[in-house]
Amino acid sequence: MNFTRVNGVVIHHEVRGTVGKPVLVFCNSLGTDFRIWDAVVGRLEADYRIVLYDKRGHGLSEATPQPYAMTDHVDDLAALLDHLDITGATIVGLSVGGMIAQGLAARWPHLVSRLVLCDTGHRIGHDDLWNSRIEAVNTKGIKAIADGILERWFTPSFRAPDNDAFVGYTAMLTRTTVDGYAGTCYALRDADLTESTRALKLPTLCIVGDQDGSTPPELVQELADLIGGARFEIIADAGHLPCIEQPEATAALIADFLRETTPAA
Ligand SMILES: O=C(O)CC1=CCC(=O)O1
Repeated sequence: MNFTRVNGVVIHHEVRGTVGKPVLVFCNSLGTDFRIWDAVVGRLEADYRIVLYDKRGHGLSEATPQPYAMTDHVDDLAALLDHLDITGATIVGLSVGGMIAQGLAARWPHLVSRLVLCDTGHRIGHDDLWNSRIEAVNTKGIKAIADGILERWFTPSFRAPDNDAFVGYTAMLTRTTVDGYAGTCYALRDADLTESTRALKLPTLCIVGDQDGSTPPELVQELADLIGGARFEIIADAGHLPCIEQPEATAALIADFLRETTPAA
């Protein structure tokens, strides 16, 4: 467990995997922490160096007061990678984590060699959606809006009350700090990455669960179409978090993409 102050905020992070191998950096979504990647990372750590971190206001990272901007999240990650002396990494980002990945590649291109964009978009939602979520979280708490979020996150069979993992990920969501959650909703409300993402020129894989209720396949296809040469893949029987519902398929798509885009030695 590591805690480091970077860009003015204490960030919880962990480095695992195999020393000397190419670096994969994992970036989590709204209302989650880096444990959502556990089952995917377990399948990749023999061949890669792995960096996991909790974005500000999430997991064990510090919750600075809301609101946040997308550039706050982007610059936190840039400062963490500087601290770890990492450049040219593959960034694997889910949802807002995928927007942070796109922003990092645009703003700090020397830090990023490839992108894996999971269940994300160049713009997610719209002003009214985020404004009403900010208002609800600040006045009633995350528990009050959790059911609707969980319906978009997970397929009906995963949401069975006797599924222990469903109970656990519900706790992860509802224990997110209000500042971290609402602060990141502001960042999502205000971020439209269409033009900066259209200018990206690096190997990119876009992945989405077939039943994603937050960033549906059409949105992720649109994102892939913006980035020249990007690959687009749909994962069956998954909602917004295929890394949890279908870790084997998710890891296999990432591993294939990394093999295909690694230059011959
Ligand atoms: O909460 C949701 O609906 C899903 C989501 C949107 C952005 C993000 O990171 O998660």
